[in-house]
Amino acid sequence: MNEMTVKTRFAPSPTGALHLGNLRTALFNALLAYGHGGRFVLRIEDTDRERYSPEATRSLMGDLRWLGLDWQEGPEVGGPAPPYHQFERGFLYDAYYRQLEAEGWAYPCFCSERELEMARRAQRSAGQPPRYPGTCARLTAEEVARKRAEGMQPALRFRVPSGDEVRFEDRIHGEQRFRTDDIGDFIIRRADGTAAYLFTNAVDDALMGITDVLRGDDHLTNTPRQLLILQALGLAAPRYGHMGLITGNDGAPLSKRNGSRSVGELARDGYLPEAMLNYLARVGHTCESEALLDLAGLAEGFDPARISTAPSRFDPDHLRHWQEEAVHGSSVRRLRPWMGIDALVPPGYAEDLVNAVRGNVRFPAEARDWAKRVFAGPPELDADAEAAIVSAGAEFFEAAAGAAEEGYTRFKGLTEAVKERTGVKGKQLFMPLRAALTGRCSGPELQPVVDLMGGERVVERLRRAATLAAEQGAQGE
Ligand SMILES: Nc1ncnc2c1ncn2[C@@H]1O[C@H](COP(=O)(O)OP(=O)(O)OP(=O)(O)O)[C@@H](O)[C@H]1O
Repeated sequence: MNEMTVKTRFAPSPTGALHLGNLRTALFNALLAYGHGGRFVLRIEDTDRERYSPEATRSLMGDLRWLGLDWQEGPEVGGPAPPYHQFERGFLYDAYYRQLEAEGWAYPCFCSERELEMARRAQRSAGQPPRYPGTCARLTAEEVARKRAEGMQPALRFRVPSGDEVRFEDRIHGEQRFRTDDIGDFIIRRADGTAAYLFTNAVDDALMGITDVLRGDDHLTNTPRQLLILQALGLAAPRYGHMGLITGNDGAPLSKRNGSRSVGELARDGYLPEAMLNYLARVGHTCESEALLDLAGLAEGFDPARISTAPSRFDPDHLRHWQEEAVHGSSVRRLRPWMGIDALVPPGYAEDLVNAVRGNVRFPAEARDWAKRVFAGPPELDADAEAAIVSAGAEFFEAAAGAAEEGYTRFKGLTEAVKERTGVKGKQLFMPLRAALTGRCSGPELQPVVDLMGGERVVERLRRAATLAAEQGAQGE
């Protein structure tokens, strides 16, 4: 038997920048397709013209490409079910609206927002859930014609069958059952003629041959409505899986509307694509491997059965851990432009600097700080560094500066000379030298950093430390 090709999709509304919540949805759908030799479709759900932004469309496609989440069907690449911008698909929907109306599955609704609000209020005060009361469900053809003749523009409502149940197997939550009596007749085309989300999203999945949909829990209650539409139209439904959302520290889901950091902002801070992907592949999903994986590896280790139903909190430390792994796993060739250090480093030294600091930096700004500490004038001393210098004392730094002035400026020669002249060794030797030379008490391995610095800088910094220790020592007496 020929197994059906897995076809998944990411269907964002381009109303703002991609955040880690919707990016994880894109990633999981892409991994499901890639892992099964299937196809990943991108469909831009841009029917909400008030919130639509062409810039958001461009930037989300740029983000997906930057992350390597290439789509095999969609905008700019084409495919068998164009167009891939939903706003351009209106001509396709008309036939399905006509079919639903002709078969009695949909009816025009002339209720005004005020009338609907009054009905909702009455239901609430009677302790009932607000639902469309069916006012227009039984209008006769004459009544409809009269209202139209009066110039009233109707919405189109789907007629939900009464006394029934919609069941489906959610691949994450298990069996789901919804009583149709709890679902009011819902709008599938607004009075202004625009297609409603529930309708376009379901119909497009069917027309594009989508076999599997992984999406956020925020859509779980949409699914029975969408299944009713597809059933009425005789269209195939995909398998659905609804995942717990990613929340921020306040417990609210990450969202375009609440200022969640965008993928673009994280990229501008220097987060590498594989850091984001490796982090997200493990948010609400158990990934057996703890290694940094490429997309093929992540796809191999991806299993929708291991997706959690519970919401997951965004954990910046966890993301930074994967950033560290990604930096460690990158080549010098790639890290050099990422760090942006060339203008801060004398010609010919850039690659050595990358190698010297890469083990200790997670972001370009940190790398540039080290480039300045090594190659610019004597670096500013932080409080710990100043304390370490003062505690080592003027005598120690007189010996160190003297040795450097005699030409012991390479790390090995310098430390041996200072050790011999002062009798100090181990941490007591290295910490004050590190503080004086780099302005900090922690950082990359000292030897390559000192050897890159060059003799003049070493002398200058040790002299400065000797003066400081003498001044502070004198004050302390
Ligand atoms: N915080 C989140 N965590 C996980 N998935 C999310 C989150 N927010 C949105 N999604 C999912 O991302 C997918 C694409 O959503 P879409 O681009 O339409 O954003 P949205 O639902 O409009 O979000 P927003 O509230 O940010 O506007 C959907 O499957 C949705 O369930």
